Amino acid sequence: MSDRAAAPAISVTAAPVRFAAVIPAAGRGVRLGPGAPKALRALNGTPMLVHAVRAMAASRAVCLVVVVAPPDGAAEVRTLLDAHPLADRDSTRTDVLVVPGGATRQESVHLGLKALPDDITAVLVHDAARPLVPVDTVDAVAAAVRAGAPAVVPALPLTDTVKQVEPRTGEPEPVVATPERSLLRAVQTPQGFDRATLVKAHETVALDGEGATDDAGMVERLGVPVVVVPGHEEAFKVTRPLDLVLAEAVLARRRANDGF
Ligand SMILES: Nc1ccn([C@@H]2O[C@H](COP(=O)(O)OP(=O)(O)OP(=O)(O)O)[C@@H](O)[C@H]2O)c(=O)n1
Ligand SMILES: C[C@](O)(CO)[C@H](O)COP(=O)(O)O
Repeated sequence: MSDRAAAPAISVTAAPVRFAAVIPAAGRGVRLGPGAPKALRALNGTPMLVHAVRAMAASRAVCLVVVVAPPDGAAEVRTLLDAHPLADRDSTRTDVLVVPGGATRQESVHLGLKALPDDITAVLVHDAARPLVPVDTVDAVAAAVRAGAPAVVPALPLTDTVKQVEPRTGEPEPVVATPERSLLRAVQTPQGFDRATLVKAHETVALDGEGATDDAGMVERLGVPVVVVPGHEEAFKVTRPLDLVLAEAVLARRRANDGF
């Protein structure tokens, strides 16, 4: 029997991934038509932004929500959110910060990222304009990031055939190509990222002065791989007036099905 003391057991545990959700909500909603900023418009009596914040806070992965308000509307948004508190089960886990946004979606997300505390290691960027995303979709994106993917997007196959055209105004547009539809996906949010990767992408693109329509597109430009997980038809973006009708119908169906 050895008289040497047993070596102490060394347990190596990876630091837990701490997610924040950044919700860009600073857009005007020009395509929706005249009225309040889109995120503040009501869906079944509750502002779209409140639905979006609740959708993110419903995920057990999320410990902080950063809402990016219209540039001159942060105080109004704070008041609105205080008047619509999270469910008790979510408010114990999740804080909600409000910061002012910028002139473009990209700038607004960048401002949201700058407000993150140091302990946040992963980010979900979610449009306020996608208020009805199911929690299972949020969790699927978070799980893929937690499993090691630096960038994850939820997406659906297309149902329409897509044509590439030479853009023209006021006359028929010549078709240039018909991309293979089975290779295309329509991308939704939340898009999930390792925090350092997303911050680098935003800093790089801001320096380039180049715009991008989604965050994953900026990460792609860094040469970092982006992966797709299944999206959900209820995660559609409220963009035009008909989308409001659809959103209210989805809420009515949820209420009828499970008392949501
Ligand atoms: N300067 C901007 C522009 C957009 N967004 C947000 O980005 C999301 C997706 O944008 P989109 O649906 O295009 O919203 P709007 O820009 O408001 O719409 P539109 O282009 O019709 O004005 C929305 O939640 C919107 O509030 C933002 O935070 N800051
Ligand atoms: C981020 C996005 O919702 C993914 O589909 C989309 O790109 C936003 O685009 P928009 O130009 O703000 O409509």
